[in-house]
Amino acid sequence: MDIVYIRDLRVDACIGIYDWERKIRQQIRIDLDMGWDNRPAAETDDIQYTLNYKEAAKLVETFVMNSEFQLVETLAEQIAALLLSDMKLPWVKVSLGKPVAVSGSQEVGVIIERLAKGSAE
Ligand SMILES: Nc1nc2c(c(=O)[nH]1)N=C([C@H](O)[C@@H](O)CO)CN2
Repeated sequence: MDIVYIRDLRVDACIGIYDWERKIRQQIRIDLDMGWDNRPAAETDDIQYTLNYKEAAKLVETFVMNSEFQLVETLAEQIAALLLSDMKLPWVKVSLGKPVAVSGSQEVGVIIERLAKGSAE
């Protein structure tokens, strides 16, 4: 399977378990690896056969901006489900980090991989 990727997408959101986190917006950093067959696009040189990374980035940005989850696990899961359904992906890997959550660290977060229902393991 080929991959279309987006690196270092930064979006501000309300996320966290602590009271102070519920009152602010903090930066979320997202890397996306999205499974796709790139051959039809390469053979035709036509955008309609691509997984359009600009559309995928906008979809995720809008969703994250308007989200209010407590856990990074929940937000990552919801992003994966959104991309699998709306962009019709067979597979997605979502890496989601909070750069300023833990002092002394560069970033903390989660990495998940999800398959669309019916896609082979
Ligand atoms: N596995 C997780 N651990 C923690 C989370 C989380 O979402 N998943 N969240 C927090 C706090 O919100 C933290 O980011 C504030 O510094 C702590 N641990």
